[in-house]
Amino acid sequence: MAVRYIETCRLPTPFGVFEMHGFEESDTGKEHVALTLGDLAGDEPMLVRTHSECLTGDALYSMRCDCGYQLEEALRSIAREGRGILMYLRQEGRGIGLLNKIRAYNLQDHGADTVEANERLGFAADLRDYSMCKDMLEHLGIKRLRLMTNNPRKVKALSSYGIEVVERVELQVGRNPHNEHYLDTKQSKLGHFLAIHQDDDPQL
Ligand SMILES: Nc1nc2c(ncn2[C@@H]2O[C@H](COP(=O)(O)OP(=O)(O)OP(=O)(O)O)[C@@H](O)[C@H]2O)c(=O)[nH]1
Ligand SMILES: [Zn+2]
Repeated sequence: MAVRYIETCRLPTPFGVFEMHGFEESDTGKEHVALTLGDLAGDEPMLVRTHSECLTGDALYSMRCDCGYQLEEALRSIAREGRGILMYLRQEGRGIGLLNKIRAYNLQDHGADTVEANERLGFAADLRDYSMCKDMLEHLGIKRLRLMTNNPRKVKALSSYGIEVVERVELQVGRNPHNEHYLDTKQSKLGHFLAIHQDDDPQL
């Protein structure tokens, strides 16, 4: 998805004072942001998080998933290094949107897992496309990075756009009784690098 840069502002947070860069998808008008911290110039690859929107987890403290915990940990890690980028991508519900995610959660309340629920609603398990990251990173002048994720699809997608992912940095936080089954399903059905296989995972 091609995006164009719109504007930048300061964004003070409890973790540090970031700059927020706004982008707009040319075809859909969908809005994405990149939060940056520190000096982006230089060859040393910096920490980058590509975070998909999760209103329930990121803003409403939901414990059904790990999103809110990951968002906080990613910002904290970037602040600790004094340098890095968090791209907040408006792909709610792995691309199905908020209301369909509520439908999917309802099916999960009645026994489906996260993948089955999507499929019962007529969606693929994961509809996300990461091509907006290419333009966003290009705008910021980033060609090499260390990607904070447990999701192999994100690594593959960025690599396919010619971005060099020199390291995958795991981001395992927030496991709790309400999201255990969800995380286990991400591992078994979506191929995420998570707890059980952690030790024999190459870190790319
Ligand atoms: N359809 C659907 N989407 C969900 C469900 N739970 C969480 N999500 C969405 O899944 C996405 C999770 O995005 P990310 O935090 O980028 O996580 P990820 O792709 O699992 O990979 P990581 O980088 O390892 O976190 C968000 O868009 C959430 O809204 C669910 O049960 N069903
Ligand atoms: Zn979530």
